[in-house]
Amino acid sequence: MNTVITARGVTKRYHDVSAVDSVSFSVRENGIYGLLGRNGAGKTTLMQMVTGQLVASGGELTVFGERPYENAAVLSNICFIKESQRYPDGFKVRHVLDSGRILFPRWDDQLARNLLRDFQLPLGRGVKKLSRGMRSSLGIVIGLASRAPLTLFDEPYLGLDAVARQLFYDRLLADYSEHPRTVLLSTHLIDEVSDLIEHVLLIDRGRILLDEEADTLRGQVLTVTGPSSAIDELTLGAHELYRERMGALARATVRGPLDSSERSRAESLGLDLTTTSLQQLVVSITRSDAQPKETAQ
Ligand SMILES: Nc1ncnc2c1ncn2[C@@H]1O[C@H](COP(=O)(O)OP(=O)(O)OP(=O)(O)O)[C@@H](O)[C@H]1O
Repeated sequence: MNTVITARGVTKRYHDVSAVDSVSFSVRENGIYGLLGRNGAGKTTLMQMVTGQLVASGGELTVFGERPYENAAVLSNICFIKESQRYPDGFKVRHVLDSGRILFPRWDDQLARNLLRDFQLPLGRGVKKLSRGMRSSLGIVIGLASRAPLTLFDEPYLGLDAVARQLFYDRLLADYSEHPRTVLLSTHLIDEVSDLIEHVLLIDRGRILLDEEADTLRGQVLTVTGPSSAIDELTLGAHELYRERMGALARATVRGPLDSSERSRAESLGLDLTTTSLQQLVVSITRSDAQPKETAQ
């Protein structure tokens, strides 16, 4: 399986801020990756380095096997959709499509036109006259119709209503299944994308905290709640991801599955076991008072 992005110890510093702090991960060809994390976690900075808009302060970053910065061959395979996209004055929706045709070698004009219809975007409307949500829809149309081998969506749906967001997920999945490519999607709407993404990269304060197949996380992460001492007795060992303490009580986030004897032991110790959603997992790992189990003692 080919690797599209390889990061080894990649860092981006702004004076005293490490926006991205020595991260190492890889992104394989043909997968939908969710880049999750709180505000200021480093998601946009990471995407800007991958797309050659920023140079790393340290480490080694390759995209399609080469460094992306000022590398036309690499950049021609990338489409980066971000909320802050600017267009020239007087640009209409049709001009944005014209640019897509020129910029992206695999551009599909028919798909773009179908998506414009789905999202109810008029070809002749000036981009500056589009509503906030309509501008987001336009970004989504470009991102999907580009069919770029590596497509990055950085929180692509500011102002988009629930119907339009669902349309985005549906169209992305449908087109991806016919034309597999690598998609990196940053979002705060974790519940909404939890069935869509195949792999989770969770970044917090510039560091990768979770780099896991979504299937491994879906339904297999459990929350164990009860007296701290009982959780200690359960000796979860390597299963335990995080623990929060609330006086004598604690809540441990646990990577399952637990076998039947572990489950019945948890019950006999008076512990409560519930399945953890991806969103709950992300919240519990990245809450500012959450501590990794190694330091939670
Ligand atoms: N040009 C810059 N100069 C100084 N600090 C910066 C700059 N760009 C980003 N940062 C800092 O780097 C950190 C990461 O920012 P980044 O925009 O990558 O976060 P993010 O995960 O995309 O956040 P959000 O979800 O809010 O968009 C933040 O602390 C931010 O203040």
